[in-house]
Amino acid sequence: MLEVKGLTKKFGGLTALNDVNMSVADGAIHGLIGPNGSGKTTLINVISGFCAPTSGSITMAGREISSLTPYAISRLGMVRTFQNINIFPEMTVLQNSLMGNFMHEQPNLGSVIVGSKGYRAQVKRSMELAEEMLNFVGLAEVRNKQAGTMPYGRQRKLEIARALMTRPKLLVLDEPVAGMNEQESDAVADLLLKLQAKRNITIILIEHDMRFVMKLCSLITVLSAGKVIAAGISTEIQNNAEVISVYLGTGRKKHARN
Ligand SMILES: Nc1ncnc2c1ncn2[C@@H]1O[C@H](COP(=O)(O)OP(=O)(O)OP(=O)(O)O)[C@@H](O)[C@H]1O
Repeated sequence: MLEVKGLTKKFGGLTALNDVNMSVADGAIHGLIGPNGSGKTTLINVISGFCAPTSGSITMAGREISSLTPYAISRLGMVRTFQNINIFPEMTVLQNSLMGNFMHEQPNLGSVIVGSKGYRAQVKRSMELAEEMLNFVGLAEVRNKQAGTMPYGRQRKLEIARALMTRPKLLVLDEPVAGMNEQESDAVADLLLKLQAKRNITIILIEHDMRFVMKLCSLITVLSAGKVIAAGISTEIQNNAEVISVYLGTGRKKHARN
């Protein structure tokens, strides 16, 4: 699904990503872990087009995407969420999920003003899709609730429902269970497993909660100071001496400077 090769990102004198390689298989849940400041968010910012790489290549389903805008990348089927929950708190659950579709399809202004047949058909399709996605994530019964009044776990599920409105092939999640209790995080984990099984969506996730990562991810890439220090299945990662050393803080290196 996604191949990252020789990816480097410099911010002035700081090398945030240093010759990173990562291969994400079709249908996988791929974990991206590493200590604070190791480059995880920068990597997904570059992958999703929010930040241009200094050098290297990124291909999605065989197509080079490293110079595309986030919008163009989302049209190809990649959608991402951010560390902070990013919903419209005053709007209802249903209105929030519809936003996913309107942002993606961008209806023609003229047809909206005159309420053309094509536009009405598009609205009907969007409503049906929103109902389907809210059902899928388990929020259909609270469709008319004000989104900002719901607990964290449900708000995150709503973000995922909104992301699903664009029918993505690849979902990139930045700390999807940050700030959640165990019960909420288990509910999100179950939802991601269901997404993988029933919708065949590939998922890349950054997460500090190791229990969550080990439970979900078939493969894990570990970053430290902008470099990949390990990649493998959960048992390999848990037993990798360099990973253990980095997490215990003894092997922490300074970022390379050019
Ligand atoms: N826009 C930017 N300008 C300058 N430096 C940046 C920028 N974005 C990130 N960095 C630096 O790049 C390095 C990697 O940061 P990044 O946020 O990618 O790490 P992270 O692994 O996601 O950390 P965390 O787990 O704390 O979110 C850090 O030293 C950070 O200060």
